[in-house]
Amino acid sequence: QVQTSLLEWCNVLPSLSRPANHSRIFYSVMFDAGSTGTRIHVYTFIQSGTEELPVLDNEMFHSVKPGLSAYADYPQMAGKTVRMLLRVAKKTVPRLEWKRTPLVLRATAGLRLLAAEKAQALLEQVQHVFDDSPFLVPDNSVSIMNGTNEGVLAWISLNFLTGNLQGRPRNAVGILDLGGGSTQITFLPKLRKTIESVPLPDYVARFDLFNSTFELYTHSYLGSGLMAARLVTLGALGAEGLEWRVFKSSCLPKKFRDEWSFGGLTYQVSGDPDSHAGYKLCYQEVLKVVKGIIHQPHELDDSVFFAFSYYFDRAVDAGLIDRVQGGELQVRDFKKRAKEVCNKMTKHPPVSPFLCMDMTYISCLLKDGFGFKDSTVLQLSKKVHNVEASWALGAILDHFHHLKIR
Ligand SMILES: Nc1nc2c(ncn2[C@@H]2O[C@H](COP(=O)(O)OP(=O)(O)O)[C@@H](O)[C@H]2O)c(=O)[nH]1
Repeated sequence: QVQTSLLEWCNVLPSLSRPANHSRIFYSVMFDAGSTGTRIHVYTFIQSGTEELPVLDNEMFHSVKPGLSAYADYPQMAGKTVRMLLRVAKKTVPRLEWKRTPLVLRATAGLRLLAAEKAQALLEQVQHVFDDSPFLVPDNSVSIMNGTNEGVLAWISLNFLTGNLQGRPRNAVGILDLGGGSTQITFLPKLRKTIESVPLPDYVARFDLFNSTFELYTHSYLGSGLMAARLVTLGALGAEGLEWRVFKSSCLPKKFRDEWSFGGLTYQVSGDPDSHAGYKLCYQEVLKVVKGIIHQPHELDDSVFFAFSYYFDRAVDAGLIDRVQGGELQVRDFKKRAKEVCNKMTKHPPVSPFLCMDMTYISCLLKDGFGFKDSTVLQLSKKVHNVEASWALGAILDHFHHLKIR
């Protein structure tokens, strides 16, 4: 299925280089420098003969935690992380192919949220490691990707993997990506009014494919990722006195107290012994993260949405879906399970103390944020046809084929 889709994809991308007279395998390496981890995707493509077109044969994937932003004050550690992950590329790509295999790294919310000079120092360390490597280092191989591209490239990945890009783009699936620092929503509107009623022009992105221009509704909300939402809920965003302050929330088990780290900072967090921990109070706390921030587009009920990243991880943690199979969930399932987790917290603290907060945030984001109906069905996926559900595949296709996202 993947191979067919790729064949069709490549078929319509005239800019794809086609070596003459012999079939060959070629490789490309995409690093995803996210706020909570760094991941490597090593793609193996097959190109057979001049008339036949490449297919995606395999993806090697590996991830490490924490993300590069945790090393804001120790940038050499960013280089070390990437050098370690490069071993996966060296093992996967035959030595003879190294010098024509491109390395690309795109950073997302973790680096967007850092002070520019700190982010730059991290990227420079990565660039040194790339330059020292035996691989091909194209121009602009290390950069921070903007939120629009992150949303559009995830949409391209998922619609490519589901075979929706060819022939029937009207059936294209929408994507919901919940990272640590930011969250993205992207879909192909069918109605003019969806495009015309966006709050700002940058909620619409265009790219070229099949001699036509796709026009997508897309937005990345920086600071609305799951870990950033925890910070706001706890009242810890931008706070000082982290050594002595304890950030409390009704979303945490009453007797819980621990340290929690994100973006290179460590916070003391605890339940609120003076209030009733539980769904209602938690919901009020979490609502302030979403209220007045998230735009509600038209037509949300006209597309199938694939939800991945933390939507998937938390649905697994909450026992709503199988960790291998994924599955379909209605928006109301998140709310129902959030209530159960939060209201049982005092008697039976969950294995993950943040599960009540995270589930409540997800349900709030979907309903009060984006405006999904309770009955909307979401497709929860980690992989599609054995390929990671992520913007990374879209990004490598964009690297080769210049989709001119704008
Ligand atoms: N399966 C899978 N999950 C990913 C991949 N990249 C990111 N994630 C998930 O995305 C979430 C964290 O997003 P992250 O990239 O750290 O945050 P961001 O910087 O805000 O986009 C976690 O649930 C990760 O498991 C990937 O390539 N494959």
